[in-house]
Amino acid sequence: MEQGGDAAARRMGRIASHLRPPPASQMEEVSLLRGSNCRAKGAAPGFKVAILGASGGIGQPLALLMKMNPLVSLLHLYDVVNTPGVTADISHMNTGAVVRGFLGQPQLENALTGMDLVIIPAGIPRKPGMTRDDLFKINAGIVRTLCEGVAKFCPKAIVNVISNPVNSTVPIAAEVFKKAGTYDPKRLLGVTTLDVVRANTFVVCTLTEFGICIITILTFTGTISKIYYLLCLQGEVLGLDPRDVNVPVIGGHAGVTILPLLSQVNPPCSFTSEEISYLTTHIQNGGTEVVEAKAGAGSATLSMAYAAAKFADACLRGLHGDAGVVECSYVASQVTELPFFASKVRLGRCGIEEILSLGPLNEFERAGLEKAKKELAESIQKGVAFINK
Ligand SMILES: NC(=O)C1=CN([C@@H]2O[C@H](COP(=O)(O)OP(=O)(O)OC[C@H]3O[C@@H](n4cnc5c(N)ncnc54)[C@H](O)[C@@H]3O)[C@@H](O)[C@H]2O)C=CC1
Ligand SMILES: O=C([O-])CC(=O)C(=O)O
Repeated sequence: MEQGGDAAARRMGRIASHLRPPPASQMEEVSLLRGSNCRAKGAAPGFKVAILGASGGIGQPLALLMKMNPLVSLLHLYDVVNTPGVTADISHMNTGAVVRGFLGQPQLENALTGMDLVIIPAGIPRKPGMTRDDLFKINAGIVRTLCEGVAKFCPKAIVNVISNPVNSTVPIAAEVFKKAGTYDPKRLLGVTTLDVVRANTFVVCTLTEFGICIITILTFTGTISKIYYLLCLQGEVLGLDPRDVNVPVIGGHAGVTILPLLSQVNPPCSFTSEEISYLTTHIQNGGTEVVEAKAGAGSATLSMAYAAAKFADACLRGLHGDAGVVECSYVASQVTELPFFASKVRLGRCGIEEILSLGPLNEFERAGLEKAKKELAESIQKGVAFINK
């Protein structure tokens, strides 16, 4: 009769065999891919992703969402606190990705080695009354240290920078990589997806409010065409799913640098000038609204984890070779005279494959762009100077 312990050990052996490295022939393919700048066509999905700052308010739900992503085969969770607990917790999820935890600077090398995508939400969040730039003093140093690690241990990885102030931390990362001789602008992306996520949500809310308002008016006036309008509103306005709406948001990720292009909403929508002004302010202040509502307990974490997971998924789909993957991101850019700017980018096997043009802007958006560029120029310069001082 088999001992219980032996049976358990055999079962564990069977499970462990699934976790063993691939055979030598496959290993060779993997290392060849890693040595090249781009993913080979037809390469099997199964990317290696590291989250730096994985124990934080964004890091934890982001780890959960990345563990659920079928494109991820290995998930490394790195932080200076609490990663053993977060890793144990996440690792019990019965999804494909294998999870490993890494704690503190001495383990940064192992956390980063071999990674395809590194997501950085490490750093302090705002409290009420602070601007994102007030975080610079602490977060600039954190981003520098982590990017020095990336340059050393996974120089070919795609890097998603979440830590604020993004308008400065992305230029900081670029300068670190330049100093290390590993800079590839196609692989460094500031995460501005939350601005797009908010814009899509707020636009649908505004259209729905507009729809309810029309219904109310029609109900009172009792016109014969009421039923027709109701049908239109039900189908075309009230039925809009925010996931089917796309508002390009350009510029950067702070205050007036967040510039939604409401003239380019897809599917096309028209707004009154009051709605445009209200929506623009609402989108620009979305982060501050959350900071105030949390009253000292941090900034957006759950919606940010959703946005970061959405953006990371787009980067992985690009690496995988999917066609037509387009997201807004804050990147090294020539669409304006500034060295960094957020706009639509097409993602592919090498990271950013194309930076799309801004398209036609109306007068309101052109004025917004001028304000955004003024503030962005200062934030970029501050980041560059931090590394070169
Ligand atoms: N790009 C965007 O749209 C958004 C950016 N953010 C920013 O993301 C950052 C993180 O926010 P939360 O997760 O809410 O903060 P949090 O304080 O909850 O978590 C930050 C985590 O970073 C870790 N950390 C600190 N120094 C580290 C280091 N040297 N190496 C590794 N980990 C380190 C901390 O231990 C903590 O677990 C903030 O700077 C915040 O402003 C927040 C929301 C949206
Ligand atoms: O507002 C903050 O400090 C966090 C953030 O970037 C956002 O929620 O957009």
